Amino acid sequence: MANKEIIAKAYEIAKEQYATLGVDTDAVLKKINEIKISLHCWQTDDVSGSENPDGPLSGGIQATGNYPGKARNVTEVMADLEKVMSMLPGKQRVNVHALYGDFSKGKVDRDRISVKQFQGWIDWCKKQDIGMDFNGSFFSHPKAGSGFTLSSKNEEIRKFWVEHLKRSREIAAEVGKQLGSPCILNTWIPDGSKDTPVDRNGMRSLLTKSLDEGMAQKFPKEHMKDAVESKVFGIGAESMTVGSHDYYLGYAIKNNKLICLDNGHFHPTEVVGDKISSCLQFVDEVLLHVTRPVRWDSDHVVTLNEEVQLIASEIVRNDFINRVNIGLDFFDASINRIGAYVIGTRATQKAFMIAMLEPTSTLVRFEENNQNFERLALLEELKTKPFGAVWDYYCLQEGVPIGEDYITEIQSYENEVLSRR
Ligand SMILES: C[C@H](O)[C@H](O)[C@@H](O)C(=O)CO
Ligand SMILES: [Mn+2]
Repeated sequence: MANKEIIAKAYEIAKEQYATLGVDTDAVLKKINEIKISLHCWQTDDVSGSENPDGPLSGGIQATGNYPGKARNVTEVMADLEKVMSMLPGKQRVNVHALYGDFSKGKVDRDRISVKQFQGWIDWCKKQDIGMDFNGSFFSHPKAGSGFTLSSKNEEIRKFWVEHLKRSREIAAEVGKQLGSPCILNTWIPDGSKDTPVDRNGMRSLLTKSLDEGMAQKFPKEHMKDAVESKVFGIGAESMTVGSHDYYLGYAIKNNKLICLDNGHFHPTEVVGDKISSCLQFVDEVLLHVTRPVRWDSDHVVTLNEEVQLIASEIVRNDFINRVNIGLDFFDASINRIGAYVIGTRATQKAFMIAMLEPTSTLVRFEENNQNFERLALLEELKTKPFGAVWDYYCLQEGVPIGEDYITEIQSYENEVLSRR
């Protein structure tokens, strides 16, 4: 167990070291609580959901592994998320997919869902005192079996998914209204083509038609905001994605929507950190899906790597915290799922804290004076400043496990709860 006295002493030394760079660590400890991360409910159960938990996961995404203890119903999903949140400093939000409704009083199809199936989530969020985000689920359904949903040339199928979008937006608006915090409704569809298609334009025109129809109803932005999520390819849709980045960025700008940037959804050398300031020139807000793509959109658990660091640094440097909504999107079924959340969320939080501990104005001054050696040197030196002492002290203040102490806590939860499932 971490020694609290040592943690406090280490913080005082770190505070002095950062002060020599002009960084106020006490102020960082306050500001870091402005970062609210939306916890995606689907890491609890490998995107199985409660609608058809034993059905296959489709839509070109995959959760690999079969680690025991996955959540088997919404009650277990919520219990696991409560456990996760008890090990995270600060306050989070929860991000729910339409697959995760309460269907215990009777199954309704996706074109018939309403707030009734999600009132349990809203009440749970009230109890946790957190906001909630929402997603229509355009996959793992027989009507998505052809690989096309909102861009389908089959009118019956297209209409079905337009209705799902409408209903998802209505649910999101009610969530935001009841919780007093805008609910971000993200729309991602798997539509794409395994082999080279001919009528790309036809598919994209249909997608525009469907989005326009599905999003025709206006809701107050205090209740809900629409985001649209692009993707470069999916499994079985390698040659073309209807909702590409160019497509959705254009749609978002034209229709005043949020663009969702999932850092697993681009060519491997593209970085989302570089896209944020570009997109925010033209859209009011961005939604992030922070993940760790390993060679493809593999949705590995987020770690504190350069990619995530650039995302956090860009947001903090430019004071974009109120314009960037941060969500996570990974699903690793090969390790303890609670541990996956805690590692991934804390890694994201750490990236934001490191960004806040940066003497940005000094670096910008170097840059503007063409002192590029000095800029590089300071960036390198910052990497070994005692960030860990500030992070540990933050965890101490917040009453959550310090450093690796969460390992034993998660092991106990595994022994007492997960292993009995
Ligand atoms: C569950 C999916 O990961 C999610 O809805 C979507 O955001 C995605 O990233 C698909 O690759
Ligand atoms: Mn995503």
